[in-house]
Amino acid sequence: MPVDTTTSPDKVVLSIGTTSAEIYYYGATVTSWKLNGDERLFVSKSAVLDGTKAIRGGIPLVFPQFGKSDHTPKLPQHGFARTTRWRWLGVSADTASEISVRFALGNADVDPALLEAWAEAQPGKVVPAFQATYTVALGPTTLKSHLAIQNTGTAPWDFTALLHTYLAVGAIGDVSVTGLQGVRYVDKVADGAEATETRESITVDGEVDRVYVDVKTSPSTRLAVVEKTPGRPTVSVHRSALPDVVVWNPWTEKARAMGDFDDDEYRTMICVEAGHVATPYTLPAGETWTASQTLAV
Ligand SMILES: O=P(O)(O)OC[C@H]1O[C@H](O)[C@H](O)[C@@H](O)[C@@H]1O
Repeated sequence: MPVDTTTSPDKVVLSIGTTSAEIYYYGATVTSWKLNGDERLFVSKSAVLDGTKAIRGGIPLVFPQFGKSDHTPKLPQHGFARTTRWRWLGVSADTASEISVRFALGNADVDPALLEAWAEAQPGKVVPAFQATYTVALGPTTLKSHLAIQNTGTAPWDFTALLHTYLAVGAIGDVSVTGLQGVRYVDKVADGAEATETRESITVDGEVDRVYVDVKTSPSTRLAVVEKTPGRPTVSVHRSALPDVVVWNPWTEKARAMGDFDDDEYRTMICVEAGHVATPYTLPAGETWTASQTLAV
């Protein structure tokens, strides 16, 4: 299969046969995954792509903090990884069935004020020393995101991380998410109330913002976005070391409130976000945490 990588000042484009992906250096955000010309990721028509704001769509990388925290009031929502330009490390594998590329982010790449803000939540308020490597691998029907975060310092530190995947859908009313039945969740729309998911297939008919905690799946309960619309294949989400899953659709009111999201776009997207967010991960000095997600059609 013909394999290709093209770089430009803003992004890298990968292709393998009729499948392609595009990744911005800003945030190392994957902004496109096309199979036979069909776009599977959602990016808002109003997304800001000039590196002044997190990209509204694709797969923004959330690190070192999911959401907002009272401990780190100066650290922006979802941390700094999605709003910092990553270093391009080049192509790491290039075979007939897979092409992968790598990006890096370390302390020297990040605004010192943001590192100081992160330090507020750490023991002794010490700035964590870290090195992150992000690998994106494209196969004929798969897109893999692999994140490795190393503690390069001498003391342990905490973080949360998440792959904020926006999937494109034909019509939200025809969509269901499977693989979450029986899982406890925190309902952010209901002031953080906790409940257990009873449905085998989750449908969306209003604002949804739930953190499903410690989601265990098996081949018979796979995490997937299933569409009734003819011709739209199921997208499965396979995870490693990302126990929690956030399901988000802003619906009408929140859509109107976002400047970089069109009023009616809630109809054509759903976020299914794999992360380690329900509890922080403590990374001992010198150690590396690795996690990955594979989207498969
Ligand atoms: O607007 P953003 O900072 O990109 O966040 C978008 C959304 O991300 C996650 O899905 C959160 O659970 C939501 O509460 C949040 O609204």
